[in-house]
Parts: sequence; C-alpha cells; structure tokens
Amino acid sequence: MTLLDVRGLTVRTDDGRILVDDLSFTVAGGERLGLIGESGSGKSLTTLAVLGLLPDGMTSSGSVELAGTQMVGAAERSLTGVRGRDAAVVFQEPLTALDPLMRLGRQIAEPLARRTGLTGKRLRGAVHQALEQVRLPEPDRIARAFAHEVSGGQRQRVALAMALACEPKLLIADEPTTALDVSVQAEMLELIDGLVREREMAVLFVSHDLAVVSRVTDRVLVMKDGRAVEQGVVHDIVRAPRETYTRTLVASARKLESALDLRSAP
Ligand SMILES: Nc1ncnc2c1ncn2[C@@H]1O[C@H](COP(=O)(O)OP(=O)(O)OP(=O)(O)O)[C@@H](O)[C@H]1O
Repeated sequence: MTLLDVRGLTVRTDDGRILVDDLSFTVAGGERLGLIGESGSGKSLTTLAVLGLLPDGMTSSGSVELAGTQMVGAAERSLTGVRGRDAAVVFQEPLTALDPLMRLGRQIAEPLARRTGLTGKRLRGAVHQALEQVRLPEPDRIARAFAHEVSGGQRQRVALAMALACEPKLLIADEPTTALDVSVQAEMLELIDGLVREREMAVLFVSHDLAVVSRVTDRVLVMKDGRAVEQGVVHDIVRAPRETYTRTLVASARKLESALDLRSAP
C-alpha cells in the first residue's frame, strides 16, 4: 500500500525561482527509497516539503499525500499529528533536532510518553531501552547529559532514538551520516538499516553518495537541478544507468571503490 504519494511537487521561492520541479514518486509501506543527487539538487527541500516544513519564503504546489493526509497547503494544526506519528526525520546535523538546554533523556521521554502514555519509573525504563536500541553505551549517563556533553556520533544516535520513539511509518533520513567521522559512518548506517528492517518501517534516505544509498535502500531516485533524472531499483541503476548524469554518479562511485581495492591489494 502506498504510504507516501508525491505528484507534481514543485517548490518555488516567493520571487518565482523553481527549486523543485514537478517531482513525482511513491514510497510503499516498508519500502526504502533513496534520493540521490549533487549538492543543491533539491533533495532536502523535497523532504521538507513532504513534512510541510519548508522555510519561510517558499511554497509548494502539487500533491504530497502522507498516510492519507494531504501535506501541500494543509494548515499547520493538522500537520503536527502527522509528524512523528506517520513520519519522523533525522537530519544531517543532530543539533537541529536536539534542544541544547534539555537533558537528552527528557527529549526522548516526551515523544515516548505521548505515544505510550507511560509515566515515572516505567517511562524512564522505556527511555533507557530506546537509548540501548540505538546501541549507546551507558544509556543512563547519556540520558542525564546535555547535547554538548556527548560526541557527534552519540548525538546522532540520540536523534535517531527520538525519531523512532513515535514508531513512525516512514523514517526520513537526510544525510544522516555525512557530518559524522568516517569511522562511525558505517556503524550508523548499519544501525539505521537494522532498526528499520526490524520494524518494517519505510525509509526516504537522502544522500549525495551512491554507495551509502545503495547500502540502505531498494530503489533510488536520482535528482538534478530540482528534477527527477531517473528512478529505479538500486541494482539496475548501478549496473545499467540510463541517463548521462546517473552514469557519471555511478562511474565516480566505482572510481572511489576501485581506488580502495588498489590500496588494499597486497
Ligand atoms: N532557505 C533557502 N532560501 C533560498 N534558497 C534555498 C534555501 N534552501 C535551499 N535553497 C536552494 O534550493 C536549492 C535546493 O537546495 P536543497 O538544500 O534542497 O539541495 P540538496 O540537494 O539537499 O543539497 P545539499 O546536499 O547541499 O543540502 C539550492 O539551489 C539551494 O541553494
């Protein structure tokens, strides 16, 4: 069943610049779609439009139906229920989602309490569990800490725990590993991959890196200058890209890969 149905989505600035141009795609329940393209191709604006979170000075037109709710042109009031419950987001920079002045445990407790109705000791237990699920060591210490007291990788895990706390049907991950040290990127990808599979959650995964996208998604949509260039099953796109731009993306990903092979050769 279709969970996210985007049709003819167009995002414009108030002065008439078109930043996302007539974009259409769908994500079925439990399906994992990657949005890939170079910097400035409109990936982030697409995810923000899906959540009804476009910045001031921008408007969207077309249709975005998320779990049956029309997000384009909807009143803010009707969208607050959709965010979190139907779709939750992890951004590139975890500090975007975290409140610097609130202990991390409380930030996870709020959405958890809303969904489960738990309070007191049982709620604290659920927060502990949520932090354990994202494989944070010493969950109780992390729960008492503030965002600036933990590492970047740990902050991103907390942001992921927050996004998962509402058990959304769709997880939107916008370059969730790009700001992390290379050494923790692979771990984070594996974690996201495992958790969404376990929960049969759908994913819209944004990245400029084809290798990253192919690790966690079934299908990809390639974007350039706000438009869809090509979409299809990851395997097909990597093996036989049809469009010139996609070919360039695949070729440069392969070049990096073969450089790695050469370096690791005996
Ligand atoms: N708040 C804003 N005001 C004006 N233009 C913006 C704003 N946010 C993004 N843009 C422009 O919209 C276009 C698409 O941006 P978007 O952030 O969606 O790209 P992206 O593919 O996610 O790239 P990146 O990976 O660099 O974030 C870019 O040309 C960008 O300069």
